[in-house]
Amino acid sequence: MTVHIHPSIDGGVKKGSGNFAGGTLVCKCKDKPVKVVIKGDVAHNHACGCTKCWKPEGATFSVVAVVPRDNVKVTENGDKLQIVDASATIQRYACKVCGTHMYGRIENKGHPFYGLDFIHPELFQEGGWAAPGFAAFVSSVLESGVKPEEMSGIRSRLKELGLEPYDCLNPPLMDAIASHVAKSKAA
Ligand SMILES: N[C@@H](CCC(=O)N[C@@H](CSCO)C(=O)NCC(=O)O)C(=O)O
Ligand SMILES: [Zn+2]
Ligand SMILES: [Zn+2]
Repeated sequence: MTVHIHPSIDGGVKKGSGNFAGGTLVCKCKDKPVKVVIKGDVAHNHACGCTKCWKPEGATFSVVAVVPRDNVKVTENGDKLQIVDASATIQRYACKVCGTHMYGRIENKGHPFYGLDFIHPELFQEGGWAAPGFAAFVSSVLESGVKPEEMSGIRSRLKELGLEPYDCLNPPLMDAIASHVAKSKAA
């Protein structure tokens, strides 16, 4: 059985150019699309299996990365944006018409990732952004209806694509979270 992860990586993970200077994220609307301009390249790009990150039609995983929040500017049709879930840690701004998530923002200043916005690089109208490097929240795809017996095929395919599967974030990000917690406790 063919395992579909995400349309942008099912044919292989495309390397970044190494010098992506930024670009414009565009939603799926034919009429008056929402446009968000991003300065600079993305970081910590990964496939995410969680239920909260936006996935294009038919995808099991999202592809999501971070950029500094100051590098994110809504430039067109921002009136079409609404927050998907105001109680979530990451407040995701989605187009009311096509449902595409344009960026996710953390407002809690005490959060380890405060200052970083979450975006979906496949929405760039330009190519060359840093490629996904791992897969996070892999077991969470079960919460979206994937059957337990499909998990070994999914993990094998992720490994084949060079995306090491983790059931939370990867070790560098988990270490960053734990270090932040340790510093907050010490303060
Ligand atoms: N099993 C849950 C996990 C959801 C979750 O914790 N997602 C992470 C990663 S999103 C990008 O990597 C997270 O930080 N979520 C905070 C938020 O979404 O607000 C599920 O699948 O729902
Ligand atoms: Zn739209
Ligand atoms: Zn996620």
